[in-house]
Amino acid sequence: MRKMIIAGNWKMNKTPKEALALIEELKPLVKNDEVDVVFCPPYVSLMLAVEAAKDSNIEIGAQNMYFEEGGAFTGEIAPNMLKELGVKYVILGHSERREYFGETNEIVNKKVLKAIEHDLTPIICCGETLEQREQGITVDLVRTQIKVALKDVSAEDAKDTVIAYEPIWAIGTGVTATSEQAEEVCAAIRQVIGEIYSGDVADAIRIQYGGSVNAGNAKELFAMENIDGGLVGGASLKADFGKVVNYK
Ligand SMILES: O=C[C@H](O)COP(=O)(O)O
Repeated sequence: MRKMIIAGNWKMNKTPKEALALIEELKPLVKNDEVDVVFCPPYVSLMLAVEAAKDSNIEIGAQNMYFEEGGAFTGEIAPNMLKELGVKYVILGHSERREYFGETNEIVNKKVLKAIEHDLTPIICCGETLEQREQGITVDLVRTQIKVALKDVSAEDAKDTVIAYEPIWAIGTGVTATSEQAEEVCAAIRQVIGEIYSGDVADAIRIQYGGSVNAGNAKELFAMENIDGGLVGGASLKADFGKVVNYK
């Protein structure tokens, strides 16, 4: 039985003071032993967030990291920096990173390997544009994104990674994929994991859905067989996130 995992991606929102206030507000609302709860604030709030979440069920994740150990990479953050802070998860290959910062599948793969090396759990994002969906290439595209992202990742390590399926047309638009659309692609992702590794790995890996998840649609989406939680943007910035985590 896979444990549900629901993560809030705060994106470029909240100053450190605001982040602290939001964590304090949400702490009592996101209690749920059946769910791994992850908050991913901006880098500058990570240290405060780890401290503030200490006496709670909340784990902290970063929204990105670089694939080098250190050196002349102005503006980047290395995995050991995150690790030392007590960060447990890192979102990699989010569609906004791919679109605005030129991240390719190959770059995502390098980051995934580096995160695993440093014992950070990657949340690997994949998903199609509306145009790609209309062209009927969603499953092919997502299969490629996953195959490349997991290249050279061992079966043991793959079991602990998290995949987030996020159709780009559903991100921040208020248009959610139907539970059937989301389930179809999440099932295809589980199938490709099975082809790369084995049924065991496919059964173990957790696959989230992301894209306009909110308190009103979480229950239906999370009830689907191959959806093991969500990667939540807008709704993770308000009290509603408590309802998403306690979706039942
Ligand atoms: O990482 C989160 C996703 O991009 C979803 O964002 P959203 O819930 O605001 O649509």
